[in-house]
Amino acid sequence: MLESMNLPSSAILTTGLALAAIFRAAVVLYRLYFHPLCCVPGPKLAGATSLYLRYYEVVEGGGITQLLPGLHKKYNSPVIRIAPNHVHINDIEAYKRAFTTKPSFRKCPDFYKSAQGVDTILTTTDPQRHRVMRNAMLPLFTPRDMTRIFLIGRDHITKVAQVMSRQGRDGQLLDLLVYLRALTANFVAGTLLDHPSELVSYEAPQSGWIIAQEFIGRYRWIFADIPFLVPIGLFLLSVSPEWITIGFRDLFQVRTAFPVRVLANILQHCENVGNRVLSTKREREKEAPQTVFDKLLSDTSYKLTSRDTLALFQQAVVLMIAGTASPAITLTTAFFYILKSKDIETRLQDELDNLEQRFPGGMTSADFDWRELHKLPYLEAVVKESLRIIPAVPGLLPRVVPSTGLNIASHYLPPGTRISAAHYVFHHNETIFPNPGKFDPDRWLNKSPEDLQLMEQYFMPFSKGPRACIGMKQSWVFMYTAVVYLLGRFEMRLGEGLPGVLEWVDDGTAVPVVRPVVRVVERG
Ligand code: HEM
Repeated sequence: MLESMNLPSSAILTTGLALAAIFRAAVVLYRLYFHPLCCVPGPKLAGATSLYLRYYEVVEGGGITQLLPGLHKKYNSPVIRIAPNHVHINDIEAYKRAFTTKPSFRKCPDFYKSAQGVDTILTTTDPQRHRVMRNAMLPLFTPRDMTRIFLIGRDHITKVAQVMSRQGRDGQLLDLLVYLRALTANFVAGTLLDHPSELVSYEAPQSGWIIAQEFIGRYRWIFADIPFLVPIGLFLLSVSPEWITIGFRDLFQVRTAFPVRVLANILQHCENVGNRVLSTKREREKEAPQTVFDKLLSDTSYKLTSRDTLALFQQAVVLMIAGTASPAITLTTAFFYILKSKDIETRLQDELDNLEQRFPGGMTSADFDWRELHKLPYLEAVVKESLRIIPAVPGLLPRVVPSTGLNIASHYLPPGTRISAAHYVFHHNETIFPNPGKFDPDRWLNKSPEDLQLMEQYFMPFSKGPRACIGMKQSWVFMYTAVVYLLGRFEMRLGEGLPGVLEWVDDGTAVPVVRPVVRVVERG
């Protein structure tokens, strides 16, 4: 009796498995030989399954980004297939069409679904909704606001330098990126959220906020593939007893530090600012509002009230994430290569000495005007080269081909195709930037206007078009301020044994493989 029942069930199981295998095989065959993208060159495995991309993210760590130039070369094509329905382009005209020509292509919802339910300026895929949010926030980023932004940045840079000076006494090695992340987090919290003090303590800069960001970056594929884990994970992180997370160092640290202290801190801050804005609305209507919250709350088309704390909270967190990692990695890159080359360091120092002579007391004098920072060509070349060689956001930011389709290099990409254009690939184009792996600020200097214009077309660290970085202008001022102040104050030396180039992985933002450590000595 039992045997006769077992037989059919195992037979059902076998048949089920066989059918599933036949179905998968049929899907793979379709993708390889009948799919509209089947003629686009690229690795066969990439055309067959999206596990190809996941493999690089999960097993190799850091994604496919740095392999892309080699793949374009290997397949000798400006368009290659990197997943069944996803192509990568290495063609400036196609880039312009997808990213800058209006209407630009929409952000790919599947990709940004790792932030499911988080409706913010960075993550929304709806152009109308995006325009409303961006217009509401834009007034905070105008050149008129730059003096305030410069002063907040300078104040924080002075503070972090104070702590670095103390903690680096007696030749202690300092992990530069850790301090720079704390600095940029506090800078963004200060400029956009009107956060009065240190959200991340300079005394203990490797805080929960920073660890949480690293965690989200490193494991972002989990959130993208299994989005329902996000709310479950956040819930567990906030309520679970510690034994659940014992053994999971990342989770444990995130749990203890991230939600409890930093999130609560931001949440509380959102509520306070929201209440303040409402209670003093009348008087404040006369003045220019100063925070992202003020901007969103006072914008009638955004339709938000201070009770929508969650929406405010989400915008705040996304701004913090977007604004923290990128300037920090760019500054780390800049310091690494400045300190690696005596020639670069000396030339930069000469330019800064000259500035000091023109403005006794230098950048910290009360009447120093931030516009002076934009008149230092070598400094500009160094920061630009840092953004070029390691674009802070280096990899895939897929868009979706609209109903018009797109023709590129005799291939037709039908509506719905995912299309990516990694900044790293354009920044390492050997024709535009010869010897692209070399850190060479001179490539930006003494160029004809035509050459420079061409280079600028391929230079896109902040992305381009309507979804380009909203914090670009303030980032330039902030990064200049940081380089000028820290190099003016300290004699800096890299720790021994660091490699000649700064290797990195793509965790959404670039993250150095080996952390540059420095010794700092106050200049006499
Ligand atoms: C070196 C500094 C920075 C770099 C290289 C950088 C790079 C980028 C890139 C490539 C994007 C496009 C992302 C996408 O297409 O999904 C972006 C968007 C964005 N960034 Fe930045 N960023 C920097 C600094 C900042 C700062 C300081 C802030 C905030 C204060 C900020 C806020 C944003 C926001 C809100 C967006 C979304 C804009 C939109 O969709 O309208 N970024 N950034």
